Amino acid sequence: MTVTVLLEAQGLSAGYAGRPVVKDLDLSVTQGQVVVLLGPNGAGKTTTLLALAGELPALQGSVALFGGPAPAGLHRRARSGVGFVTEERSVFMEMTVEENLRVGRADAGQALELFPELRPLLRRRAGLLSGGEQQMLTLGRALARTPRLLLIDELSLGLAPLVVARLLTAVRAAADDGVGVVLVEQHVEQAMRIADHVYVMQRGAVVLSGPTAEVADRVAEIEASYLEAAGPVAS
Ligand SMILES: Nc1ncnc2c1ncn2[C@@H]1O[C@H](COP(=O)(O)OP(=O)(O)OP(=O)(O)O)[C@@H](O)[C@H]1O
Repeated sequence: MTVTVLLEAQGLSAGYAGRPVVKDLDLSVTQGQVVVLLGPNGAGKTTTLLALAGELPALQGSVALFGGPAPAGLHRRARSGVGFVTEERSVFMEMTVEENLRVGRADAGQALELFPELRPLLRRRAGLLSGGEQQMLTLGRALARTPRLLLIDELSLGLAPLVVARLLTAVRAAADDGVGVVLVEQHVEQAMRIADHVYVMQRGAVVLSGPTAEVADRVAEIEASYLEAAGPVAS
């Protein structure tokens, strides 16, 4: 079986005002693969996604996309097939669900197929939806644009475990249909459940990576390393 590499970052450094925050990152995503980035606050996960999405330029190294050099800039990468779900809730709160689905190149029917829960809410203003419904709308809209690669930052921040599971199941299903996914996620165990490959970052560098089955036993260790990195808890 041929494996199609969608994204390949090599020796990638990226940061702010010319100062690298993420250093010497090697990361690849193949078709149908869910890659999860784990790590404590400030490890550089969001910065990595911004660099892969084209929002931040590579200070060093390279990003290849769909078999060629990645075009510069967020919009050109988006047009080439990269979807990006950012940390901020990105629905238009004043618009209805239906209007949100019509914005951009989303196929509303496809979004509703993915999340039938949204169908009875089509006329409701997005600002009146629950956090979980808003994220279903965000993810449904992103997937309905049929990206080849989807970058997702903290989709499940502040949501109940059942809702997180619902969202991540949809991410897994999209990958099973061929989308490549890079997912930043704080819910370690839930993320590991849908991940094919895991990267753990600390202080801007990858400290552990491998196929999920091989690193799964080290989840407790990974989580302990978060707590260590966060320092002693003040009493
Ligand atoms: N716009 C910015 N300008 C300067 N430094 C920044 C900027 N955004 C983030 N940083 C710094 O870059 C480092 C990595 O941040 P980043 O947001 O990538 O981490 P993260 O792993 O996504 O953390 P979190 O889980 O808290 O979102 C941090 O030290 C952060 O303070």
